Amino acid sequence: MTRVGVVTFPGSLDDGDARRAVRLAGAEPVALWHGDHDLGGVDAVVLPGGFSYGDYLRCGAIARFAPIMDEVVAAAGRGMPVLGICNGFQILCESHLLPGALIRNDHRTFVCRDQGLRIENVDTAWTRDYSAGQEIVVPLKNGEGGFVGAPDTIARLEDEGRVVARYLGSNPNGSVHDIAGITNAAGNVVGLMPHPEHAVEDLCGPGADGLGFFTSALRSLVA
Ligand SMILES: NC(=O)CC[C@H](N)C(=O)O
Repeated sequence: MTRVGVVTFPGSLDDGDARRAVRLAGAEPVALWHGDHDLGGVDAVVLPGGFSYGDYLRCGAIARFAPIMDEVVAAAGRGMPVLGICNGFQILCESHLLPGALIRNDHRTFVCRDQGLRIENVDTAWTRDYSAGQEIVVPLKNGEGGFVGAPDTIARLEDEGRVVARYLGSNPNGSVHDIAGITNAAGNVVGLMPHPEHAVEDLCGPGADGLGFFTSALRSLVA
């Protein structure tokens, strides 16, 4: 069975839901700890949401130096699928696995709401099970969710089709070009500000629109 590691940092909040999403997608969730020096032989890694190290300095700025991140960076370089959700996205940017940065929401308050997204790139390890242009709704909850980058960085992301998802409706945090998620050039590393792991069952929340991220990874590993 495919094994997907979910890293817990001090202050992680959504690691339990991420493991649950992995299980509902049909894989075996493996709990990994920030101080681990190996990935335990997993096939893919999720960096979950939360408040790693209390969001001190900047969100993700300290987690980036956790021992396990050396292993995550090395595995991502070998093509392992890595998904960073919200605080995980912040950690991926701080680790330079993804370009740009997440800064304080433009309205300066924490936002928590169900959020419409358009999936723009279905050629990544985490979005294969969606169709291009598909609109989904998943929860969004962050204080530092504004995606920014140097003009040439943003232009390169757009030119190379590396924007994975965009916000629909009013922009919730000031992200440039309504960017909600991006991928690296190889398509194995994806960062997403909204939370698909909270939308994996029809009985809860806005529905099961988020499950596709987790089933996509399984298909990528089998393909
Ligand atoms: N839900 C989250 O992962 C929040 C991330 C981070 N703590 C922020 O407020 O932006």
